[in-house]
Amino acid sequence: LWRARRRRRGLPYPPGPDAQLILGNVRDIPTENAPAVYAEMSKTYGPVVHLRVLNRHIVVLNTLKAADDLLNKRSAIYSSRPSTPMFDLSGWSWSPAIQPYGPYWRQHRKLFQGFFDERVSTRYHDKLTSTNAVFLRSLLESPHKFREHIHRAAGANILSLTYGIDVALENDPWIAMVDKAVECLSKAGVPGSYAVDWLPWLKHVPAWVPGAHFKRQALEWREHATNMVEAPFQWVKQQLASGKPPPPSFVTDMLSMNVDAEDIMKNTAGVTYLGGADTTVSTIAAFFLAMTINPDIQRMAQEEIDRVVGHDRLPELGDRDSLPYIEAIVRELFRFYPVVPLSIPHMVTADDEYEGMFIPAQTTIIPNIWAILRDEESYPNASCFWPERFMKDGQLNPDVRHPKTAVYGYGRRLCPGRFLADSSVWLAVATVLASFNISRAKDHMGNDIVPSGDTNTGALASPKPFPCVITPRSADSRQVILQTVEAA
Ligand code: HEM
Repeated sequence: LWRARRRRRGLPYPPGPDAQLILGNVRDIPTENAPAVYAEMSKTYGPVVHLRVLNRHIVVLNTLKAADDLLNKRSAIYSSRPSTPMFDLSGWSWSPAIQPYGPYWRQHRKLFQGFFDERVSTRYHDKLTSTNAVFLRSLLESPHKFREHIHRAAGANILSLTYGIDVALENDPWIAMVDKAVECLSKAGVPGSYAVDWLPWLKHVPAWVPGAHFKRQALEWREHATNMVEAPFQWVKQQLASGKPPPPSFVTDMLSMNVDAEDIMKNTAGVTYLGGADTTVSTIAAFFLAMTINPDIQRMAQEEIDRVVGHDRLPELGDRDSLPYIEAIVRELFRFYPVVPLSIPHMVTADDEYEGMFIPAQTTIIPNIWAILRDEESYPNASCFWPERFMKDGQLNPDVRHPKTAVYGYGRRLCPGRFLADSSVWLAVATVLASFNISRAKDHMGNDIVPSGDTNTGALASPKPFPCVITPRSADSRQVILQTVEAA
């Protein structure tokens, strides 16, 4: 206590709910709807809210200013990740997304950026375009399975770009394997559900000890985490060794660069599916939801596409600047449905002072992306899905804050897959609007079923299942899709 007081130099922690002596704020940590609960707390305590669980400090940043001041401007000390013993026990310590900040993590980051950076992102646009054409054809064939098709398209892009793996249209074994691993990861990552995350010494308890169920569970999950990072990487190596070189990919690029640490190449490749698949899927699913709820927005978007692109071809990534209303829809999607609403937590590595408040080293820092993107000052009427907020006189309004200032996180951990994500989402949005009408399903009385618009409230926010009807806009639309698939 004496040492802790001396470190604080009389400064208070940021304000927050009263803590119990030993347990701290265990009861205040929300398990449901956490972003909205933290936003509500900030109305009482201010933008920077402090909580404590046992001896772990947590600080939630609810405004862009606080997130920018700390995570961007002081990124030298705000770029690590809190330790997550249950992830480590379950075999995920290979993932660069949870590695502590330092030279080892930096080597992964550099490799990742070399392939997915904005300057080089155009080289995979052809792949995105051909996968997207297949996605549209699947929507023609079985529109009711639209979520499966979105999922397959995101997986196909990532596995192809990363490993050169060509996935099957249905029941692909690679996708099944990585999905199984991601499912285990999401179970291991439910906040607060494993005591070992708060009491890390529990990880030393042997698996046979009664009550150490978490350890036996983690051992079971480990196999899937290892498969995910090993199997596709070894497949590329085997293909190369057998003289049947696989299509060029991130992994073949890395192997040709003679990076001398195989683990770094493997981990960097492995994290692409982890970071990129479900995030992109949830955003595109949110687009279908938004269009089902807002038919007028859909109509205006289709008018823009018809006017600028016409009916003889699909919109392409090169048309992006000429379609401002589509751009506004994409921005509103990212603002309204941030799929990682509390980001991935950061950790500060040195004691810090912010606006007269003390933030101790090892504090977990949670940027509340959802709250930042619902800020009424930047986005009046923020709880309405309204793409027009980004427009002025028929063009994009540069004065309205772009959601990319929050949705991809902050500082040195800023999402490195954001260019791929942005292009994939834009392409799906523009081409689906050009080709299909998304409308409301009817109940047995013939009335419209208006989806509630709810999303799951876990670490990854994806729309809850909802019904909609997807039909081609015309016989020409069908023809254009089939021609594009053929040409791809
Ligand atoms: C809608 C799409 C996406 C959203 C909203 C999103 C959002 C985020 C956020 C909020 C973070 C945490 C950043 C931070 O800690 O400050 C993150 C990290 C990350 N994302 Fe994304 N992401 C998306 C797509 C992708 C894609 C397509 C990839 C891969 C190709 C990817 C790879 C990663 C990786 C590797 C990290 C960890 C970065 C690190 O710890 O250094 N993401 N993403």
